Amino acid sequence: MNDIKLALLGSPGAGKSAVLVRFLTRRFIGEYASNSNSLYHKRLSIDGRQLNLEVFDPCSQSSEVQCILQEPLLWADGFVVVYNISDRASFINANNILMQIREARMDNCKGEVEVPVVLVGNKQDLCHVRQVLEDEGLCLAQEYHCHFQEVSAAESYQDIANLFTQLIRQVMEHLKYRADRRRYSGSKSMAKLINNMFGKRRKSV
Ligand SMILES: Nc1nc2c(ncn2[C@@H]2O[C@H](COP(=O)(O)OP(=O)(O)OP(=O)(O)O)[C@@H](O)[C@H]2O)c(=O)[nH]1
Repeated sequence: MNDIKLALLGSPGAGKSAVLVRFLTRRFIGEYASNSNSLYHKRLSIDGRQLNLEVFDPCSQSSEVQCILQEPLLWADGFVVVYNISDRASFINANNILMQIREARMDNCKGEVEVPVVLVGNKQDLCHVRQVLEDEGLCLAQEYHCHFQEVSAAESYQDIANLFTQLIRQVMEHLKYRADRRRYSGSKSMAKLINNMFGKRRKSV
């Protein structure tokens, strides 16, 4: 069984908990206690594979969020970055978070493919007071090579289910790629070691 860890990041009130709870329960719950971090567990099956999903939904005020942002790749296999389309400041913050994820990845995993991220423009039902165009979300996602989707946690389940499923598929591919890479560099160093030990000796016989 695969273990997949995701983290939701975004400004306070962007709708992180709403998006996650919609995915996990299919329901929209208007208000959440938002003074503590939450770690959700769910077993699910995607493409016939059983998965243990863990999703960290940080309380935006908590200092733990800073820890996760400092070492994101040590904690999560993938990220959901949420902003509110009717709040430009949350979009600017999403940009900063994407930048921090990218920088942390460069420090920790040189040469690896980018960690899977999905950028989510939430509260699409508030498009009459929209402050961020859909195209701006799309451009930002292109800049950071991540998927992008506008959703309304208040109104729709399906878009949110699709984006999580797509992200989890990407994470599974990414984990497989990392494992293959580790195996490959392990066997390369073993070949080098054998060559160093026996290759030279054979030459001198
Ligand atoms: N209209 C509308 N309101 C939403 C939507 N999603 C969330 N909300 C509301 O936005 C507010 C904040 O939602 P939360 O899910 O608590 O936001 P959060 O990002 O988890 O906030 P923190 O816990 O403070 O980090 C709540 O009042 C929700 O009911 C949406 O799609 N549409």
